[in-house]
Amino acid sequence: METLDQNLVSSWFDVQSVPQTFVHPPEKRPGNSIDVPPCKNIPVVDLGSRDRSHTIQQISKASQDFGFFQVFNHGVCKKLIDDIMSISKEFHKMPRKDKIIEGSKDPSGRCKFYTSSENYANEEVHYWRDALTHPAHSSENYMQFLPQKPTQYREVFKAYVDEVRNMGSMILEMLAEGLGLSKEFFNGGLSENPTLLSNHYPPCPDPTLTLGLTKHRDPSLITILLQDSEGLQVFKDGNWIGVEPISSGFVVNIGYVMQMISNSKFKGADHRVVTNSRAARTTIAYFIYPSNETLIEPANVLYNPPLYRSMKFTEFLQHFKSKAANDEEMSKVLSLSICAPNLRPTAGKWPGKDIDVPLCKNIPVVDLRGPDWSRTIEQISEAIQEFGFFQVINHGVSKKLIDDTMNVSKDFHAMPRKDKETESSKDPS
Ligand SMILES: O=C(O)CCC(=O)C(=O)O
Ligand SMILES: [Fe+2]
Repeated sequence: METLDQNLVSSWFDVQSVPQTFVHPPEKRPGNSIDVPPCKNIPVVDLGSRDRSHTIQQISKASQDFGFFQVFNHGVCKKLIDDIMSISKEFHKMPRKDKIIEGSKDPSGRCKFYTSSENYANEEVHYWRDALTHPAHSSENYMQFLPQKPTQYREVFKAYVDEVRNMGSMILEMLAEGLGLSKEFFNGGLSENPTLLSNHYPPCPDPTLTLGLTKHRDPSLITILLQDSEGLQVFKDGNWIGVEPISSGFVVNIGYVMQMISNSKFKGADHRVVTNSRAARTTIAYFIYPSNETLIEPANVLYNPPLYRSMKFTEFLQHFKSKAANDEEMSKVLSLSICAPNLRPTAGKWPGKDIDVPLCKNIPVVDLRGPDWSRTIEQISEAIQEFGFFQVINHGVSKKLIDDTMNVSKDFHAMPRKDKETESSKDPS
């Protein structure tokens, strides 16, 4: 059996041609779109601006239109950005045995070094990348499970995530405000599980055939990405557009979880990574994830009507793992399954809280065999004028027949679906 050691792209990338197992089918490979022009329209936002409400407007609009924006003046110091980038590059340059040892100290497997994707064994085609991932908590307890080589790794990581966490909170506060939610809305469970991912994409002999990462939408609340060079592309209005690196800036993108909570006001953006033949590319992603038990659902004020059903983050992840490759399938399982989409009332027609209105005691109940016939007629006439509705008792339909009819109807609806279909299609007309 092949080992991780042999499979790492960084161990053998120096080949003349792309191995077959990395060649994507024509409809998925990037072809000439490896060189799409970088998009000048993806908003670049000054997070340090004094005009906070303008900043909120900018990032909200970007989250609606693109699901992507870039930030500068974000509070993470330049030295830390340079240090985390250098230490990640050093990590990926180490001998493969060291990378494997350093990436497997966590017995729970949450710190992991892998190649292509976490699902290598089941992939039809592999991706041109190696990756190191681990929780982005800087707690002393967890430090022991992180790489000790390069020697500065733990120290740099800790300082970096402490600052990125602050930036993440600031962005989440602004996104919450932009959605009309309280500033603290995303604090706690919804953002409790940040995770770091250091991606390394070695140079590739033919970037038109392969991908660093396939088209996907992140399963996060938001993702904050540091990139050292071009390669990230966003799918917008049917075209791939490049996200140009800005010096000491971060790319922020909206993930599925934010899309669900914002009831699709903010859209997760599909993106992918292309490779290049010139130089290795390194990126460091900081994913803000909820804790497993946290409930994900459209926030109340945005119910209009709710497009997604509630689910725990663990359930969401299960769907994501089985359906991630197919956005349409994913949308189906996330959307309100209690109401099939074609049965869901349009805005203004859904009952909301009105499912529990008090029963009306005023709709007249008329005794059809009452002692005073003309009074009965009066009652019915009044009911028709006032309500257009009335109920009748003492009507001459026997109790037994009523019960029997109700019971056979219930029995019919309780039958297996196939039987109901067969039984209700005997009339050729
Ligand atoms: O490396 C990049 O540019 C993007 C990485 C990414 O999309 C991911 O890890 O989810
Ligand atoms: Fe991503």
